[in-house]
Amino acid sequence: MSSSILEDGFSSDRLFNQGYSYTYDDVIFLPHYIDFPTDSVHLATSLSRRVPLSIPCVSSPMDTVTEAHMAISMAALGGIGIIHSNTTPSEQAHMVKAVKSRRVPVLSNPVFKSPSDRIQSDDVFDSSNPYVLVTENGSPSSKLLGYVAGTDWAKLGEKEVKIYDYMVNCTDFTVPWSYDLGRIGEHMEEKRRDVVATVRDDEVVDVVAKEEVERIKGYPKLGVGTVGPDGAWRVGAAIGTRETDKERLEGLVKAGVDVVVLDSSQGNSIYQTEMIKYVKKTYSNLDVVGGNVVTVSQAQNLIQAGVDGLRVGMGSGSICTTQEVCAVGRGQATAVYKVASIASQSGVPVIADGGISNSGHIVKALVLGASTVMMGSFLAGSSEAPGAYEYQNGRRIKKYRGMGSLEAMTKGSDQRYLGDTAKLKIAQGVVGAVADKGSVLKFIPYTMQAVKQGFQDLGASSLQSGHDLLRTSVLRLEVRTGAAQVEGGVHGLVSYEKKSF
Ligand SMILES: NC(=O)C1=CN([C@@H]2O[C@H](COP(=O)(O)OP(=O)(O)OC[C@H]3O[C@@H](n4cnc5c(N)ncnc54)[C@H](O)[C@@H]3O)[C@@H](O)[C@H]2O)C=CC1
Ligand SMILES: O=c1[nH]c(=O)c2[nH+]cn([C@@H]3O[C@H](COP(=O)(O)O)[C@@H](O)[C@H]3O)c2[nH]1
Ligand SMILES: [K+]
Repeated sequence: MSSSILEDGFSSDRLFNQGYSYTYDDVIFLPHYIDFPTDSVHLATSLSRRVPLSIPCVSSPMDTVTEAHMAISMAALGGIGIIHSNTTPSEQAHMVKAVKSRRVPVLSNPVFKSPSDRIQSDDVFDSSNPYVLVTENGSPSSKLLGYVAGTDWAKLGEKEVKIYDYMVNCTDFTVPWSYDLGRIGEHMEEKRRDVVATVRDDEVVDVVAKEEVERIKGYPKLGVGTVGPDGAWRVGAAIGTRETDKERLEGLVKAGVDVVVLDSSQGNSIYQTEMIKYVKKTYSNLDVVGGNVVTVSQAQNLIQAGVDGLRVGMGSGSICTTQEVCAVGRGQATAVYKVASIASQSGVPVIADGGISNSGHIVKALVLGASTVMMGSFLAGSSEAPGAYEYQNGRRIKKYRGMGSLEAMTKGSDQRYLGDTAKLKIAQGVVGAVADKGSVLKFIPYTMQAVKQGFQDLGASSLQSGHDLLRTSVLRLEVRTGAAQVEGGVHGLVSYEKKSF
């Protein structure tokens, strides 16, 4: 038999050098040999040179994806969140501090009143804030005297009376901020309380209700999470490459940020290489991620400038219109493969940014050389993403928008577009909505389990072993025709229900 008959699939090198721009859906891996159970697959990785993670998940620096609650939850899961910069420097630094000052994946915005105040409308209570805390003078730092439950307030006949007359008087409902959920639950049991206030340096951090503790306990068990040398959750933040971003950066560093991401669609610019050098010179212990890039030569320039990580993707995001508007970009599978091939030679981890809509895309990104995936739309429908749920044609949805959409630009990032030279605004993104997906604390662990099954089918027990299989050409790939892609999905049924877990 001739050797070409026995040859199965292509090596990555051959597949990605044919002059086509392939995306995740275009390519498929051929299965290899399994000699270990799924649970033996380890997904520990790094975001950047000095930021280790236990799962390869990163939330996008977008104002409908990552603020403090998302970043806390991603860190609790073993990933990391990158706080967006479409806000004032002080508000962004405040969000970094909020992540650093929590231990459990909850974030409330407690309302404080004094005993002589009155609550006349139910505006102060909402689903994320069902309790009002009562302190001696109504400020967060004065002595805690008790609380008012929204449900109790609703039952009051006379709303004009002072809080003093109906509050729950108690001081045994505080716990140190460092308690984990297990200990918080035990405290509630012991004191027979439905609510506790977590306290740090005599100030209330959060109000935690029993239902919330029960809800989170019902999700897959959390590991140790992404904790930095300061003993707090690790968190990243996005900045731009303008002079004013140096001031923004200073505030973020003071707030304790662990890594900064230079947020640009085309990172190979003089603005970015100068910013990389500035960050490395001014804050030698801070990791800096450069990007976005999609080619070997773009990556080489940023590696030479000193980046600790590279963010890959141009126009591949679900809300992106860059390829349509500017005619530049690259299919995401090709981009990740090419950039990771060069970055691995310098030990620079790669973030595959954009275009992730299922666990298979994550397997593809990681096996093609990425160390992590950055996700926007995949996370935007979660309860941890900013914004409230709305209803659209009877479906529960959350708003999700591109940072280059007109709407996002006029909120804050217009400085970069309307800055010194460009007078006309051109959108490179859209405003849309995504379906409610529940909590990331639930669907990310299930997604990681699916990713592990993909790795097992390939005979890869870790990210490193996946990369080794790729680079030694043991991993075989093929391009899927249009019909093969249809066949690979659900087809030919009159109806079906898709439930993944
Ligand atoms: N990954 C992707 O495919 C894309 C992402 N986006 C997102 O949209 C947002 C905006 O991205 P960009 O427009 O690429 O932001 P950007 O800040 O890199 O660029 C905006 C404009 O400002 C210019 N500029 C930057 N620094 C400068 C300086 N120091 N002096 C003078 N001019 C300077 C740039 O050359 C560009 O014309 C980001 O959040 C980005 O992630 C937008 C488009 C595509
Ligand atoms: O062309 C673009 N116009 C935009 O307005 C925009 N906003 C975000 N991004 C990028 O998309 C990534 C998220 O993509 P996904 O929703 O597919 O995860 C993000 O992580 C970004 O890289 C944009 N790209
Ligand atoms: K796109």
